[in-house]
Amino acid sequence: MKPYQQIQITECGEPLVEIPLEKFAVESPHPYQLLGAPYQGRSPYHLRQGVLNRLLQAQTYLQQSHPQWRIQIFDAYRPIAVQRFMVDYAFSQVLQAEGLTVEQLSPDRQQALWQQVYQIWAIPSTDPKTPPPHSTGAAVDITLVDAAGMTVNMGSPIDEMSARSQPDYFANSADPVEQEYHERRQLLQDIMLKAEFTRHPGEWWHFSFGDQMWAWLSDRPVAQYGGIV
Ligand SMILES: C[C@@H](N)C(=O)N[C@H](C)C(=O)O
Ligand SMILES: [Zn+2]
Repeated sequence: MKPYQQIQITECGEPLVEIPLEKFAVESPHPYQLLGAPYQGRSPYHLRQGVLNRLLQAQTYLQQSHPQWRIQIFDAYRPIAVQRFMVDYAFSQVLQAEGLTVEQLSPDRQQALWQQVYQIWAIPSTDPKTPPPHSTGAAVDITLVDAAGMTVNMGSPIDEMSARSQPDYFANSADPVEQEYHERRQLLQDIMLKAEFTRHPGEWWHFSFGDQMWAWLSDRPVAQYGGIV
């Protein structure tokens, strides 16, 4: 169990609402739908009302210093079945990168590879006390798009299972290009923190408001959003 999963949840009952996609940039086609993830008629473009309000606020903050830049939504609401699908997909990617099949792995090696997956992916838990963050409608994976409509290079792609996903990976680099990656990650963090989100300590793109991870990272005893099945 991860430490944030011990946080108590008092569900506030706020609805999951549709994200007005015309107000943001959007990664299209949706990356997990493209992989065949089982959405079963549901859309990833939903968030809790209070989370959506804050995301719009974050974009307003962005545009105060960077007019015409926009937040680009990579992923938002994720049904648990999709979380399970993505975790299994990530495991298959790790195997492929190693040129291995599951049958070739000792139990210890298998466990080590699963740990690698769970470094960046949440457990697809069906226990209402430990919902995956995106299944609460409180978490969002995002990047930035500049005034020309180009996705801003943050130094590594979203969902990469490597050290480069750590938000401060480029912080001490002497390379000017890498310094710029760090400044852009900082800009993303600044606008989101100003809008009351917290950032995942191991992922530059993952932010949430009101879920267990947010409560844990901001030293609050209770989360207000539980899982939505
Ligand atoms: C891997 C990334 N897309 C992500 O969302 N990670 C968090 C921790 C999650 O799975 O909830
Ligand atoms: Zn995420």
